[in-house]
Amino acid sequence: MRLDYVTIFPDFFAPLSLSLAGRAVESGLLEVGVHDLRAFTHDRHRTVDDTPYGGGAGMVMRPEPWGEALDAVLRPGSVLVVPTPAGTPFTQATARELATREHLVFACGRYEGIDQRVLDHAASRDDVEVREVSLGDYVLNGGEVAALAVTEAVVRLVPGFVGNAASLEEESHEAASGGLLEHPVYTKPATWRGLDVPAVLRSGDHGAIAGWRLEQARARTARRRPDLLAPGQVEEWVVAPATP
Ligand SMILES: CN1CCN(Cc2ccc(Cn3ccc4ccc(-c5n[nH]c(N)c5C#N)cc43)cc2)CC1
Repeated sequence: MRLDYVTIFPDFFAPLSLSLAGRAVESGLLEVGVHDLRAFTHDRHRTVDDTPYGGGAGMVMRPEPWGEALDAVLRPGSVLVVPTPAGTPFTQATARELATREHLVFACGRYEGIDQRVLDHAASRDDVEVREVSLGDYVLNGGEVAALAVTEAVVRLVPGFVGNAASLEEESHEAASGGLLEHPVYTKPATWRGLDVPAVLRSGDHGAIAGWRLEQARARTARRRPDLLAPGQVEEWVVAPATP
């Protein structure tokens, strides 16, 4: 898989060489390219923004530099991933879809966003897919943080990337977890600052442990994410004893 990022803040993506993605780059599992949008401007001030047609606050990113940048980076089969507050919610299902693609190009906007014609032009190509995604209902200052989050969610699903693939199965928001949030986890010491690990987890009774974990996952989900459950399930599971 190759990942390309177009941004006015190329240093934002330096951490990619440090994190899990860094090892994947070394192993050849991943190729990464970072492109400074200003390199595709031609005026003395390397201007990337201008005032919005129709008025309104803030500035909009000019189409010309974006057009040249994407012409240079996109290729047949690319998926152009555009983080935006107006995007479709980015979910684990979206991450799984993107993890099957060979080339992701992240268009990291700033200001009030990118001139819509840039996205429309890319979408008019019959060999490129455009995915406008949102991380959630809160406001960021640009697309870079979202691009890093999407990158991590996607790359960890690429076969061979995570050492223990089994650990991916039981995670929250994966089908194998039954759509439940993860249960609480514990490790040594058995007592820490007067707080004990639940005795069942040290019982060696694997059936009881599985039952406890399911009960905890259900209680946690009922309390924190009732939207993931059917109405009847919330009332039934919210009462289960749960860690805070
Ligand atoms: C008057 N109002 C009219 C509506 N605007 C909306 C608006 C427009 C741009 C920006 C800043 N920005 C620029 C590029 C960019 C990409 C992603 C995100 C982003 N934010 N939150 C997510 N989950 C994101 C993701 N993914 C934000 C971005 C912030 C807010 C505000 C002013």
